[in-house]
This record gives sequence, C-alpha cells and structure tokens, in this order.
Amino acid sequence: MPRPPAEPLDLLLLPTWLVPVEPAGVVLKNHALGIRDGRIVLIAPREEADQLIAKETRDLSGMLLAPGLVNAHGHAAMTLFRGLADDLPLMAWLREHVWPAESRWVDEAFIKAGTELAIAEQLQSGITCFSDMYFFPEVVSQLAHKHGIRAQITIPVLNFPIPGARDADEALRKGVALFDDLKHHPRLSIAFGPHAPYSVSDDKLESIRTLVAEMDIGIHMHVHETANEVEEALREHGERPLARLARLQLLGPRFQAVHMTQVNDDDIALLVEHNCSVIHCPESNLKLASGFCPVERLWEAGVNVGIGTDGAASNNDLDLLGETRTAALIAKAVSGSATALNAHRALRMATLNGARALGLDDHTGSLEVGKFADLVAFDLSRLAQQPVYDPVSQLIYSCGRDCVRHVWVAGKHLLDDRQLTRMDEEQLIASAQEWGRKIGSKH
Ligand SMILES: CSC[C@H]1O[C@@H](n2cnc3c(O)ncnc32)[C@H](O)[C@@H]1O
Ligand SMILES: [Zn+2]
Repeated sequence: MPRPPAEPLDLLLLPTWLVPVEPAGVVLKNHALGIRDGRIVLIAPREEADQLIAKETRDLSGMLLAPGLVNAHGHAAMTLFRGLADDLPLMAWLREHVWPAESRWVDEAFIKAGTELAIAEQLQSGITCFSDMYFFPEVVSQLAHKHGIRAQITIPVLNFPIPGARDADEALRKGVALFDDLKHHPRLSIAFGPHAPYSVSDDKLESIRTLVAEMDIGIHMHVHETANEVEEALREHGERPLARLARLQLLGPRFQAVHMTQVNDDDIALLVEHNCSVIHCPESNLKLASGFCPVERLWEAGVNVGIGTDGAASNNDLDLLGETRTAALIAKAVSGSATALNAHRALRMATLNGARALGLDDHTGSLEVGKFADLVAFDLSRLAQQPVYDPVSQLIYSCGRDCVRHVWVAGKHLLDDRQLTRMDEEQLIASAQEWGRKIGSKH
C-alpha cells in the first residue's frame, strides 16, 4: 500500500470509472485520483485513498474520468464565421468566401471575440488543449493564458499579406519574439503554421526550417487536403507536396501534417521515415468533400494520428467527442473493417496521440502520476447512456458533448457541473451575436 503523501492533496476525485488511456485499454473501477500543485500525484483504489487528507474531495459517482481531449487542429476565431459559407468545396469556400471575409473583418477585436467563444465552446466540449492556426497569435496567447486552457499557438505564414503581418518575414519575426516571451510558460507552446504547400513558397519554407532547427518547435501545416492539391502540384512541379516538404527538409518528429486525405505508399514511407504525426479532421473533410484520411493504414504503419475539429466555418462545431465518433465510424467504412479504430483507440487518438503530435505528451494526454491534471468527467448516469457494459464504448458511441460535466486544466476547475467558472457565457453569446449582425448585414 502506498504511504500517504506527507502534505494534503489539493483535490481528491472519486469517479466510478477512471480511464487513464496509458496503459492502453484499461478501465479502473472505484479508483481515486489525487491532485497537488496542478499535477496528478496519485491514482489508487478508493479504499487506499480513504486515509488521505485532501483540501477538497469530489464525488464523481456515475462519471467517467478521462484525460482532457486534445483538439489538435483548429482556427479558433473562425467561430465567428460559423455557417457563413456552407456546402462548398475547399477552394471555392476559401477563395470566394473565407479569404474575402477574413480580409474584411479580421482584426484584433475579431480575434478576441472569436477566440474567447472558441475557448468557452471547447471547455464545454471537454477539450483541455487546443492547437490554433490563425491570425494575431499574440492575442490568442494572451487569451489562452487568461482563461487557463492549454494551447499550441502557431505562427501563421502565407505568401500574401495577412491580418497582423504585412508579409511572411514580418510574421516570422513576430513569431520568434512571441516564442521568446512564452518559452517558459507552463501551458502555452508555439509552433510554426505555414498554411499549405500551395500557399507558401520554397524560400519561406527554408526560412522556417532554419528557425525550427534553432528553436526546436513544431511545424503545423495543411497537407494533401484534397486530390486537387496533389494533382496541381504534380502538374506544376512534377512532385507530390509531401515529397517537396521532404526535399526541403521540413519533415521530422515535430512535423504535424493536417488532413492527409491523399496518401500513397510513398507518402506513408516518408511519414514513417521522418516520424511525422498526422492530424485527422474527418468532419471538415466530409463537409468540404475533401476525401478520407486512411487512419487504419497509417495506424498499421505506426504513424501517430491525432484528431482536430478544424475551424467552425468548415465543421461547424468544436465538438471533439463528436469528431472522434465520426473518426471511428468512417475508419470502418474506409477500411472495410468493423474492427478498425475501436473505442479505446479512438479515445487515445483524441487524447494522448493528439498530445504527442503537439509535442506535449510528457505533460498531458493521459492520466499518469507526474502529468498535469488536465481532466474531463463525463456523466454516464443519464437515460441515453443506459445500461453501461463498456464505459469507453458508451463514451465514444453514445455520449454527446452534453455528457461533459467537469473540466480541469492543470488542476484548475474551469467547468463545474457544466458551468464555466471563469467566463461569462451570456456575455460571450451577446458578443457573438453582435459580430454576427455586423458580418451578416454585409454578406
Ligand atoms: C494561417 S492558416 C489560416 C488560414 O487557413 C484557412 N483555413 C481554414 N480552414 C482551412 C482548411 O481546411 N484548409 C485550408 N485552409 C483553411 C483560414 O481561413 C485562414 O485563412
Ligand atoms: Zn484547417
């Protein structure tokens, strides 16, 4: 039996089920999880934890305690463009609707309102860590810091002027400064976010490669999102985009390839050789009819795959649990095998694999002693979840995000019984509606 820790715990959680994700496939019944100074310090059978002193104890009967979900790809402030341009293919959506709307509306105030809305929606959806690929990363950092969530914030790079940077060189300079400001932050990390192979030239990618070698940070990029992207690259340059990135020496363990709906054997060999991660965004890929990422083939090859919602303008929500269910269902259809991406593996993709893709798996993504207490409690006691044979199956196949009851990030209780503890929900709704009126009246 472990000796009681000398100091009292800050918080002792008593869920019916505890799913650590690591080790894989384990469900612990009637166990306790103890938190001190924002970190998990104990996971033990409930009887052993009974002797411990805790400043606060929470009974989570009927609930499943899991690692917080990791939304490994998104464009947070695009919440304000939710539903603005639906039912279109990627390039028409982007060139004819989204890019014009961004050049008209995106400024610091837009980023603040849209990102706060996204942080609140993500907390309500059980997400404790998100990756953001959008504009004014310094504003996003301030907001993620203020609201207590964990985030990877990427430096946007395109070959044309963007909100917040006149050109790619200015974006890179600002990105390096932001990295210097945040390098010791316990919850925020910086990565480069070159938009896509078709929108960033070789010289800019080479600058990123040089900076990454010095800074040891991630590269997060939309890659092989559609068949058209690959066909055009072959026609114009005689090379697949991923092969071009390999030639430019951008691929490596910190490379996060978002989408990858077009994958041949050579692509898989490159992903394996360079130990890259793939971020799967099934609902955006379905809605824009972009294609299907072959997650089962990637899994068999040993490629790490995380999950992302993409932006709310192509999804149209930031519901990672729903996204995970979609991922599990289409993996079966795409591979022709009902055993593909089972519920435990799907949960791992939405937590630890996402954390690994973002280079954060030492800190978050599983319930292990020493990691930050980034947690979500799902309520399995309601009518639509009965009866419970396998709680993880129930979570993936029958729960919606309305099952999310509590969220903690680094031990801080950010969602308490479905209520945001540090954000004003009514004010967020009013602000989003005001932006909606403004944007809608000109669209
Ligand atoms: C610096 S990246 C921000 C840029 O990306 C656009 N965007 C949003 N979703 C997608 C997607 O699925 N594929 C390609 N580009 C996308 C967003 O609107 C910003 O302009
Ligand atoms: Zn995207």
